[in-house]
Amino acid sequence: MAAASASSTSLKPSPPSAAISCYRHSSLSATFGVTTLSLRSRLIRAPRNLVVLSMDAKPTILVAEKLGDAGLKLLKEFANVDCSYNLSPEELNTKISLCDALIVRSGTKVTRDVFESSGGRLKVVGRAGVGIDNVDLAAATENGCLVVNAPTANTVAAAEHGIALLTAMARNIAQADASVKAGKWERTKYVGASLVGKTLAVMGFGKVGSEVARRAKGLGMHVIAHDPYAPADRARAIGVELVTFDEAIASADFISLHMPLTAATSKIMNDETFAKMKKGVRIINVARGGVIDEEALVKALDAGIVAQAALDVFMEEPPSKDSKLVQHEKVTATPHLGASTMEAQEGVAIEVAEAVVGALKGELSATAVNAPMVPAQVLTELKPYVTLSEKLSRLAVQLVSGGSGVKSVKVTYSSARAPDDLDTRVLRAMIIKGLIEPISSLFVNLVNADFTAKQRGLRITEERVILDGSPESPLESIQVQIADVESKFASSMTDSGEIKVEGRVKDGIPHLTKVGSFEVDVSLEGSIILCRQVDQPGMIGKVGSILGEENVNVSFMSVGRIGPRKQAVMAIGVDEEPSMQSLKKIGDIPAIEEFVYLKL
Ligand SMILES: NC(=O)c1ccc[n+]([C@@H]2O[C@H](COP(=O)([O-])OP(=O)(O)OC[C@H]3O[C@@H](n4cnc5c(N)ncnc54)[C@H](O)[C@@H]3O)[C@@H](O)[C@H]2O)c1
Ligand SMILES: O=C(O)[C@H](O)COP(=O)(O)O
Repeated sequence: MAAASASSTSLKPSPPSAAISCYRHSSLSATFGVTTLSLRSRLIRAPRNLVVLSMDAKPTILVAEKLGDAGLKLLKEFANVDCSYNLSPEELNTKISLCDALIVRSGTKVTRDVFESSGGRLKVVGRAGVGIDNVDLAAATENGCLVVNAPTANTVAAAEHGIALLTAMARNIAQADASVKAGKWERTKYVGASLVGKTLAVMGFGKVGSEVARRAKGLGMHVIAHDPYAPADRARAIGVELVTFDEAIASADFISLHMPLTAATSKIMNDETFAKMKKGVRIINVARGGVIDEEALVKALDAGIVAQAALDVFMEEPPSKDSKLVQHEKVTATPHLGASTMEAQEGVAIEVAEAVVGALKGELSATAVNAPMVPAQVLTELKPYVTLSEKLSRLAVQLVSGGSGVKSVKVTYSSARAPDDLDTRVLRAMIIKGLIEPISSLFVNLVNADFTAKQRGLRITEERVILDGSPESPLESIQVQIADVESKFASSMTDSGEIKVEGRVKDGIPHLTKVGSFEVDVSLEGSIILCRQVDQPGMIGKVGSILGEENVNVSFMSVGRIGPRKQAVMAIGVDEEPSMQSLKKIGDIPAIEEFVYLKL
C-alpha cells in the first residue's frame, strides 16, 4: 500500500484574525469576508492575530471628521461609534488598531501607515465626499481594506459654490465687501466683468462640471468643456462643445476646474499652460488645489495673464497664513466650502454611512472605489457558487505536495449563460482566497485578491465552456486545475499532469463532483477524506466503523470507480476532525492504496 501520506496538519492554518473580517446581519455577507461571525460577536484584540470573541458586541467605527447627524444615527444603530476629531497622525495610527471602519472627509490623510497600523482590523474606509486623493488607495487594496465614498450627495453644492465664486469674482464682491466694512466707498475701483456672452471652459465634465455648465448656460455664457473621458452626447445634450485642452484654455474668458487630482492632473495649470491662456482670463477652482501650480498662478496673476482667481481648494489645507496666493488682491478665497451646505452634508453623511454599514455587513457597495461593483441581485444568485469556488480551490491546494509552489491555476466555468451574462470576478477572487489562505498568513478578500495573486506570482487563467440548455442557473460546474505541481493524492492528477477538482451546486449546496478523472459526489462541508482503493465489498463499512468508533459523524460518502472491482476513489465527508490514530487505521486497511484528509 502506498503511504497514507497526507494530512492537512502539515499545512499552515489560516491566521486566527482571518476568522473575523466582517460582521454579518445578512446571509450574503459570508461571501466577502474571510469568514463571518455568527451574529454579534465581539472582536477583542489582544496581541496581533490573537482574537477573542465574546457575545453581544458591535464593530467599532471611528469618525475622524464632523459628519451629519442622520449619518451618525445610521452608524450608531449598527456599531460603536467613536467621534474623535482633529487627531494627529500618531493618534490616528494608535486608535486605528481598535477600529473596523474609519470615516473621513478631505481633512484626514489616510496613509499607508494608517493601514499598516491597523493590524488587519480596518476593513472599510468611508470618504464622506467625492475626492479620495487623501486616501492611499494602493495601500488600502494591498491591506484588503475596502474604500467607499459618497460620490453624488455634494455635487450640486459644489456646483453652486463654483457659480457663487464665478459671479462673486467677476463682481469683486469679497473685495468690495471688505472695502465697505473698512469705511470706504470705492465705486470705480470695483468695476466688474460681465458674464453674458463670455466663454467658460469647464475642465472636467463629470458630475460637478456638468452641473456648473448647466448653470452657466442659464447665465448666458458660451460653455465649452474639456474632458478626455466624457461622452460627447452628454455634453451635446447640455449644449456644450467638447474641445481639446489647448483649445479650451486658449479661447476661454473663464476657466472652471472640475477634474480629480491624479498623477495626470497634478499641476496641470502651470507656467506653460498659463502662457497659452487668453490675457485677462479668470480662473475658478473648486476641484483640488493640487491641479494648479500655485507659484505659477501667482506669477500669472502678477503678469496680468490671469486677471482674477477664485479658489476654494489649496495644495496645502489650510494654506499658510502668509501664502502669497491667498493674500493676493486679485484672489477670492474660501476654506474648502464646496460641499458645505447643510443639505449636502446630511446627504453625504447618509450616503457614506449606508456604504460603510453595508460593507461591514459584507455587502458590496455601489460606491466602492477599489473593488469591483457587482449588483446585489447578481451576488445573491452567485452566492452558492462563491462558496463552491473557495472550497474547491481550498481543497485543490491541499492536494499539492512538494515545495515547488502553486504558480499556475486554470479555472473553467461551464455554463449555459452567454459570457456577458456571467460575472466571474467574485468567483475568481474566492478561488484566489481558497488557494492562498490555507498556505499563508495572508488575508484575502474581493478587494485584494487579484493584487495578492499577482504579488505571489500566482497566474490565474479563466476559461468558459458554453453549454446547451437552460441558462436559468448561472453555472453548471466549476473546475480548478493546478499545473506544474505534484500531488499528495496521485488520483487527483490528470493524464496531462495537473491536479484537477470539479464541483457543482446541488440544491443550493456546493458539492465536490470530480477528483482527477474519478466521479464522486460529496458535499463541500466539514472536512473530506479521499481514499483510492481497489473496488470491493465492505470498504465503506470498514472506513465508516473506524470513524464511528471515535464518534466522527460521516455526512456524505460516495465512490467513483473506473469499473467494478477496479480502482475507485471514495470521498467521505466528516463533521468532526478524526484523530491521527483513526486516519492511520484507515490508511492501514489493506485495499487502500492512498488517502488524504482535507480540511475545508
Ligand atoms: N470643493 C469641494 O468641496 C468639492 C466638492 C465636490 C467635489 N469636489 C472635487 O471636484 C472634482 C470633481 O468632482 P465630481 O464629483 O464632478 O467628479 P467626477 O468623477 O464626476 O468628474 C471628474 C471628471 O474629470 C474628468 N477628468 C479626469 N481626468 C481629466 C483630465 N486630465 N482633464 C479633464 N478632465 C478630466 C473625468 O473624466 C470626470 O468626468 C473632484 O476633484 C472632487 O474632489 C470638490
Ligand atoms: O471631494 C469632495 O467631496 C469635496 O472636496 C468635499 O470635501 P469635504 O468633505 O472635506 O468638504
